[in-house]
Amino acid sequence: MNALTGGNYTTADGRKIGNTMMEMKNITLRFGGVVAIKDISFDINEGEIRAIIGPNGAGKSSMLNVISGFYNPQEGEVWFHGKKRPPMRPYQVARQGIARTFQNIALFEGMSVLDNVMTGRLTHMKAGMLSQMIWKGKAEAEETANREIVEKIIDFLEIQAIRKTPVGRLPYGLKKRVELARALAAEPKLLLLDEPMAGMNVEEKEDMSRFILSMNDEFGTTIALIEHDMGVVMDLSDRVVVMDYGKKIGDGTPDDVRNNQEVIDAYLGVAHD
Ligand SMILES: Nc1ncnc2c1ncn2[C@@H]1O[C@H](COP(=O)(O)OP(=O)(O)OP(=O)(O)O)[C@@H](O)[C@H]1O
Repeated sequence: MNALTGGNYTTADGRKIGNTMMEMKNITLRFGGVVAIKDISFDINEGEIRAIIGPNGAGKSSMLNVISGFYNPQEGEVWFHGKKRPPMRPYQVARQGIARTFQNIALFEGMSVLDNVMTGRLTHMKAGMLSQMIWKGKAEAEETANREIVEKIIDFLEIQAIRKTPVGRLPYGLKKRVELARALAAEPKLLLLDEPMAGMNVEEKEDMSRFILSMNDEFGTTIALIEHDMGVVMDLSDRVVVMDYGKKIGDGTPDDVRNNQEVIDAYLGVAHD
């Protein structure tokens, strides 16, 4: 099979794309009278970098919020690893191995980089308060294991030099990287990135692109991202879903969507009927 019909192919740069990991089937999401998502279906393959693009208000964040369990759609089905997912709370979705970053950075500003990244391990921590009191050794062993994973990620994202710095003192680009580190600390199967490059300068965007690609390559993390910078999206993604006014108007490889007239019209602001 190829990129258009499904999974199980090798990309031009030698990465292996597996079977379907997630399927969104006929999703409709309403906020009162506003239909944010209208009957949209698409899938995400294992190991893929999948982008969701579209003009402002197209419904991209709403779609990411459906995947992460923040919103449960009024219609449609979400399938994950071949199973239909019942309506879930975000923490339950996180336990299934889906992590995310936010459009507006959501970190603990007064805490150090290290402590912020450690919070990414919370979904993996088994020892509760009571067992920590009774089984101190077990809790300590768990803490050590979590620290090892966190240190590996701090190395990987090249933020060792700022590990003790309170996040509030960091420039914007580095805060975004810390947020990425925290999401990665959860060792997600699927990582959702909401505008990872928003507000960044060219150099910061290049760094972020490099980290996204190597995360996907080295850890095998499947990635779904929303991004406004077209150049970045087209360079990074295996496949792209294009939304406009809550509808899907394109879906395919970057070349497919680049040459899709409806997509071109939406971005050039051609009037809708
Ligand atoms: N919580 C909400 N309550 C009411 N309406 C909402 C809510 N969230 C989103 N909407 C509406 O749903 C539509 C889609 O919004 P959404 O934020 O998903 O679009 P987007 O493509 O992510 O936009 P942007 O690129 O500007 O972030 C918009 O009309 C928006 O006003």
